[in-house]
Amino acid sequence: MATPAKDLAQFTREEVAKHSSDDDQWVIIDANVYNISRFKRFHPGGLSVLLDPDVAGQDATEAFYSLHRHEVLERPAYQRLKIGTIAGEQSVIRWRVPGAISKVPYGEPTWLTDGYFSPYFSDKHRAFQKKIRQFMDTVVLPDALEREADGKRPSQSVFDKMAEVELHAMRMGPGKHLQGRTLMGGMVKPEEFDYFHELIITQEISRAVLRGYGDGLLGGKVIGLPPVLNFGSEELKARIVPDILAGKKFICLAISEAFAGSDVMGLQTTAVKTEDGKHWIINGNKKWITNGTFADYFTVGCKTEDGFTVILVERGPGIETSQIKTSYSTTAGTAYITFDNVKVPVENTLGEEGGGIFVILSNFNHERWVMCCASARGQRMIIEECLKWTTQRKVFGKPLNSQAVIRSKLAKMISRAESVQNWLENITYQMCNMTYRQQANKLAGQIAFLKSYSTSCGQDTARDAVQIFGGRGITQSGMGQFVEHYHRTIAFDALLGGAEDVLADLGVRQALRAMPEDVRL
Ligand code: HEM
Repeated sequence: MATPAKDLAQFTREEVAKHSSDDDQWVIIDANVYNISRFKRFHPGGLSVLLDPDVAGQDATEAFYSLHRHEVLERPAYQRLKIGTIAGEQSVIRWRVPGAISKVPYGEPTWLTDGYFSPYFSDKHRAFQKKIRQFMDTVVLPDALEREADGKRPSQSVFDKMAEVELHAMRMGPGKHLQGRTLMGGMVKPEEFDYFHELIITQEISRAVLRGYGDGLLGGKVIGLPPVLNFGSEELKARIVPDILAGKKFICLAISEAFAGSDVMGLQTTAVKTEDGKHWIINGNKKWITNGTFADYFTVGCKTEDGFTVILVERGPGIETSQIKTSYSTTAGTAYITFDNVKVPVENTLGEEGGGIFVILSNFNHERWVMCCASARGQRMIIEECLKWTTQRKVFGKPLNSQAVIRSKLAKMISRAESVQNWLENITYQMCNMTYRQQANKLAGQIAFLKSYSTSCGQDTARDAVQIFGGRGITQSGMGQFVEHYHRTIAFDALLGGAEDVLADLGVRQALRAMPEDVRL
């Protein structure tokens, strides 16, 4: 995505300086020469700044990068302004080279940073990460930018390309569903695929795209399909899973409602058996359901005679879905869903009747862990933005990072992101060595703590980043656009999968339950 090389004229700095009159004006930015004679009247930042004697005919690199993202120069409308380069000089700004590793300190976790080591990631993981990043940068990112702008769900062509390399299947983590599949062109064998591979995929998605599109990219499937894979009958799985993993059909998790969110046992959607016992009749509503507007299948938590039961519902008569407008874009397809006497075969029950709480709680672990992966990466992305901004932005004649208060905020941000990532990697290692059931028993507390901790770190980082960016941190375009987006949407992380305080308390309650009886101070 860097500016394509083409045969451009070469100029000396002296030649450029001659073009500094009101009607003939050139400017140098990063060793490239721009003719802004006509453009200056249309310049969104105004005319006067371009007529300044330090700008007209001069090298305005520093002034330009303290006010614009490099992306501005890549826009086709502005690329036309480029008429040449400075003889004997090279551009130094590298921008979004697909697949490239960031050289900004803390822009990558240590396992991806040159000269550091990791007990968890192998060279095979590194090669896999490279392929995934290239895929995200070249296939997903262009669509993400367009869909964020028009609010539609991610394009089918992206889902199809993801299916070609089995990304839909890999996002479900290790397991039987990978058997017989060629993962990422065969670079990982299904039996070698572990939770670190899945962590890589999740983190690369959150790095590449904005929050709404990220969830639109079948976040609903990541949380809605596991109950089917883990608790569905073989017949049900054979019927619906292949099309979902091929990106042809969509599924979402429908638990929270207008009546209850974190309070799962307080849900009011009911499922009542028909007299012949062959069907459920479902009535109620579900709210804030990611991908719900375009889902074909709904993994629904219902109140039943014996307690709480999870049922797979297929879109059909009696189901209405409508878009909820939230703080992020509508690409995520966040839905309000109503079920009005919806008839579902009992064979669609997931797990035991009345045993839904185990289905949901064990699912929550994986769901929350995925959210921790995304949260850790989101914070890192904001740190990279802040490090770049505070270096290129000058205040009182010096870079912003020469201010101790700014460095203090950076210190806290970096420490938070590093601690979240390191804890996450440890938990991921535990997951790699435990069965699904062991994870449910042993890691529920750990994951709840990490989710609560990482999203509260994210909220602190969002607040600090806005302070660092000032007015730009609350402006939807320009230098602070990612900080603004992060700050506006950070509450999603802190709410989805369980609110922060509820999760922290869950962690403590799990610990108290495991207190041995024979210990005393
Ligand atoms: C090829 C050269 C340039 C192009 C294509 C360009 C384009 C733009 C665009 C698109 C914006 C809107 C904000 C954004 O989208 O980021 C903008 C804002 C602005 N530009 Fe330029 N610009 C150029 C050079 C310059 C130079 C040399 C200066 C001089 C210091 C300048 C000063 C400003 C200012 C002050 C703003 C308003 C920034 C803000 O609202 O924070 N621009 N420019």
